[in-house]
Amino acid sequence: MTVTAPPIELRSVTKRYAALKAVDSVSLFIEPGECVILAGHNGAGKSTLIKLILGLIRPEAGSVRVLGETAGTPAAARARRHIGYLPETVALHPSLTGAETLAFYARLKGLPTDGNAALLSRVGIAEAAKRRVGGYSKGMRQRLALAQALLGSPRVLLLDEPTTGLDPASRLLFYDIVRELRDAGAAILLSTHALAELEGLADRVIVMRKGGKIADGSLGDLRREADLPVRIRLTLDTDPIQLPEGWRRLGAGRIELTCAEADKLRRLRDAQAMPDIRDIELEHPGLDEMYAQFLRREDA
Ligand SMILES: Nc1ncnc2c1ncn2[C@@H]1O[C@H](COP(=O)(O)OP(=O)(O)OP(=O)(O)O)[C@@H](O)[C@H]1O
Repeated sequence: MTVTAPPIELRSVTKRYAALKAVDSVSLFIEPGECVILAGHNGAGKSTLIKLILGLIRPEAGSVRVLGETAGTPAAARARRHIGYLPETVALHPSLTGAETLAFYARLKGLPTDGNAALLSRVGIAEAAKRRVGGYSKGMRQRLALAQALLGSPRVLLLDEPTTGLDPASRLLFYDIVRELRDAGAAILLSTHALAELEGLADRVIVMRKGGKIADGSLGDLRREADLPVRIRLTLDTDPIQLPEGWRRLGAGRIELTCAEADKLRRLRDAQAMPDIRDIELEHPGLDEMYAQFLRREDA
């Protein structure tokens, strides 16, 4: 059996800027078809981690391998054509048109340009392809920047706060495109502050704080680890005269219970046995709440 290396493989990586550890002993593995969300306050080390993966900066300790090659080596440079990168701040030349910009990036990557028109259309700026980028809105520039990251159907996609400044329609389009690439087998690392929006896309979430990783797991893993209360809400046909222990009244025929994650199944079974039930709703804490909980624990 051949065991292939994961597309993104970091082992105990540390990057310092003078006395500051911007990334502190981080290990990270991302498999093909996996979309990993990278969360953390400003300055937590997210962009530094992405730059290490790209080989733009070198770690003082640990190893970074991308598509099986050690970052920063000539072999890794050759593998770069299979990596799509959308930086946090995109600098596009204002006097080039959208089509010229994309052709420029395709040539840099040594890729043919015949798929470029379809790519501009996929990101919704086909009609502006012949206009100069200097006249584009911020959202249009971001769409063009995304198009350059998608050139050559990358096997690794690194997206640094990609939805900042995008309107809701553009964000939905963006999520659709990321989902397509993930389903096609790309390994995706996406840093963001818009956690709530990305819950549906995240196979795994990593939370960073002061350069270190303080959480890493699926939404289910993080939910169990955060151990935040879960809410169970019932709609009943008749208003109960007396409420079972722990429940509170929300309004006519609506009652609610807050319980620990570990107690959820038992409480749900009890709830199902109540008379006159019309509906049961279960509300888990969102990713934003879990994120805040991990940081609170670390601060404490
Ligand atoms: N070139 C650099 N020189 C010195 N310090 C740097 C450099 N780049 C980053 N840092 C520092 O490293 C730390 C991590 O920065 P980084 O940009 O990785 O954070 P981030 O999590 O991406 O933040 P944000 O959400 O604000 O983009 C910060 O304290 C930052 O000031």
